[in-house]
Amino acid sequence: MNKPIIAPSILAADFANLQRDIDLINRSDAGWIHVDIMDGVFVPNISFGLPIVDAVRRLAQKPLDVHLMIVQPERYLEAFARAGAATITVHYEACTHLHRTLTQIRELGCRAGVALNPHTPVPLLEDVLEQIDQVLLMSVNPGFGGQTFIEHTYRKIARLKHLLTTHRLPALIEVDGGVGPDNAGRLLDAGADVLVAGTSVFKADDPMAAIRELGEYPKPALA
Ligand SMILES: O=C(CO)[C@H](O)[C@H](O)COP(=O)(O)O
Repeated sequence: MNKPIIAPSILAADFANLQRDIDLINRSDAGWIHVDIMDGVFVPNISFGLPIVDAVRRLAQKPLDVHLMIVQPERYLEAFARAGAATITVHYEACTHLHRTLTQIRELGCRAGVALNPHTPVPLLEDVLEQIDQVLLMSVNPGFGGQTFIEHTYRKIARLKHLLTTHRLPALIEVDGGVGPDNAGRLLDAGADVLVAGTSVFKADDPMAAIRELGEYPKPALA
């Protein structure tokens, strides 16, 4: 059985105690630290920028999974790579030249991710799947933590899993938004490999236990 990768989203952390919350993730079963960058244009919210990513990198003992919810992300790839991103995920909806952008991310030594908004169909990725290390399926409309999970995400995971299996490609499937103990098992059964969780971790009475429990759902080993 493969264990899923749990990626706590620091969007829901206490920014007045960021060092404490990063340290908590360091000591937990989390595989990655999910870092949400919002520009107030692509999404109707602003989170934080490069200096915070650089600070998180200096505190973190786990890879930074950077999710760019920004327009023209290609302008900032080098800066986020330098700030310590292990993965850079850009939005399909924000990229005019997605193939080029993904190639640039890999050339910078990072894993290349593509995020799809809830309304964006999975098959649109078919011609760039070989350039992708992970696909992030948004299971809420991006911009805010604490939203309600959108149910049709299960179908999108299954569709993506089928596409990847058909093409024999190893990209990971990541799900982000409204993820918690009530849906983690079903998401993993559907084919998810990485679970991003903000509210269900940081608003839990015991965030360490919340991370551990999300990661305890067994899923079938890859064929
Ligand atoms: O990308 C995001 C919002 O756009 C967040 O990562 C996502 O919403 C996770 O937060 P929560 O678990 O609270 O839903």
